[in-house]
Amino acid sequence: YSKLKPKQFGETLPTAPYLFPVFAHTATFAAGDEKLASALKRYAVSEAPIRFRGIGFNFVLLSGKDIIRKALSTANLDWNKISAPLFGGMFGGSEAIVHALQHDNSGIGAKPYPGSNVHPGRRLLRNQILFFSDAFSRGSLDELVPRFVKNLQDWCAESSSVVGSDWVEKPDLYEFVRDILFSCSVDSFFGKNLRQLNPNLDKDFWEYDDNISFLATPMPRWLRPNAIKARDRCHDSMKRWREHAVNESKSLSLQVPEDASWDPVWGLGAIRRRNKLFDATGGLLDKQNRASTDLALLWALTSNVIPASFWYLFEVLASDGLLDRTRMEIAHILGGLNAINEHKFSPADLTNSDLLQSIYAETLRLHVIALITRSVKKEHHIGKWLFPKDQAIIVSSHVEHMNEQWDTSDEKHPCTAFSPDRFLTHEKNESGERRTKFSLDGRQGQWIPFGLGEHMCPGRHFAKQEMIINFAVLISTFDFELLTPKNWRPEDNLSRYGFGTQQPKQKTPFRIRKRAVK
Ligand code: HEM
Repeated sequence: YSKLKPKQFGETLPTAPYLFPVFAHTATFAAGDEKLASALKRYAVSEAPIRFRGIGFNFVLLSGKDIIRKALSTANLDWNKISAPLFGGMFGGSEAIVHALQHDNSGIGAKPYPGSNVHPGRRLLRNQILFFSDAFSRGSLDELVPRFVKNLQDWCAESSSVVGSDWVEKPDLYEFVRDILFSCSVDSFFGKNLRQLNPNLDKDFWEYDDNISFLATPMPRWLRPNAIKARDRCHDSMKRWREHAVNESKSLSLQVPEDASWDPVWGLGAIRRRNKLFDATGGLLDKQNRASTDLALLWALTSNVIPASFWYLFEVLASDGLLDRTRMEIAHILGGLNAINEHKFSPADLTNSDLLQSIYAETLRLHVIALITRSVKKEHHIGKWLFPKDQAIIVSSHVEHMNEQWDTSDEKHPCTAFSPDRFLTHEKNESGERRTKFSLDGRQGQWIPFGLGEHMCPGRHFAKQEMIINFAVLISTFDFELLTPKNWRPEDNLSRYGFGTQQPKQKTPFRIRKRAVK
């Protein structure tokens, strides 16, 4: 944090220092990565706003858990329309859909804001909320999670031809986790057709994802023609899948009930029901924009949780004694590690484990770098500062997760280090026994890997289950050993600063073998 204190500020919103008027912070924001990361950290003031401005932008950075909690959990902020062009760049949406997003002034509630003039079928932000509350409803999760577990177990069973009881060396743990999880999560969400119809989708998708921060900028496209080509190939895959699903649905002899949680051709029933929302947009969701929306969904489903699942496994393998601790915890909860291989366990038992949840929270604290953006709905005060209507606001999870408030008093666990017990609290129960408990109490506004408030990540519950189940299944089925120097860790690749979970910058060689059944 900057050494400045909020009381040193007047009531006008202060601006971070810069050298050249007009350009101000333009170069810092254009650079993205390390330069932006260090500028935001350097100038952020605990419990106060600070302004960054430049050519085409004017943001106020909020920092400190109380001010963030108060600001983001009220209904005074809206989704930031400045993000609308991202839909064109990142997902290939047409000008028309970007325009519709920019002009959607109706909010996300059942009733449009008074005075809003949006076509009722084109309330795109509201539609997104409706779709995700269907896709992640209790009934839908009861379909999705067991399918995910089964896909993962099938993958492990089929891997016997490549991973046996002898050690096999592999070049990169990230790629290993990425390939398993892409197939298992995509199949459990979209059904198996998407990957079967597009055998190169995995490869195309990760090439596209490697270019995502370039695609999000307005830089001339000829600078990176391969980025557009990879995005186009992903688009074509989504089109092929959708066309196939539409045709199959028509010819399906057995009618799938309207409220079914699973549909044999569309995957989750919610995905089929989403078509009704598309059909009501008066032609805005044409073939091109349906493919963009499907690609955005695929990206949201995979791009954050997969690197997060890699970091989860890596952090455990790299921490002395932690792998044994987690295996003992899983064996204790399930009555033996074999319960996982024998398919006799309830995912909820694992995701309620205090230790496994603490590792999950700490992994996200260390590796998620999201820029959460909002705009001010109507003029109001946050603390002593008056925020004008339409003022853009940002909150950086990196600034909030990497500051001295996280350092432990014994200095053993600075904010930059992985500490698996950071989210465990110790309390005594009625009979005086010490009990260790996972807790996020008091962390609202401070632990924000999924954002906060009206636009908080709707995939967070599934993401948590996916990370913990993936870890538990892999370490129960295989032995892993890192082939890296002691205390070595890959760096976060900050070229994706602001996009969510960071990918590792270097490869992590490792060896693997099937665990002997005990
Ligand atoms: C570890 C995994 C994940 C992380 C770290 C993550 C992080 C985030 C963050 C920081 C936001 C912005 C929230 C805000 O503005 O307050 C967000 C939004 C969103 N996430 Fe996630 N996410 C993850 C997994 C998922 C999954 C599995 C899905 C499922 C498809 C998903 C779908 C979305 C959607 C649709 C939004 C936009 C919400 C809105 O604007 O209303 N995310 N996520």
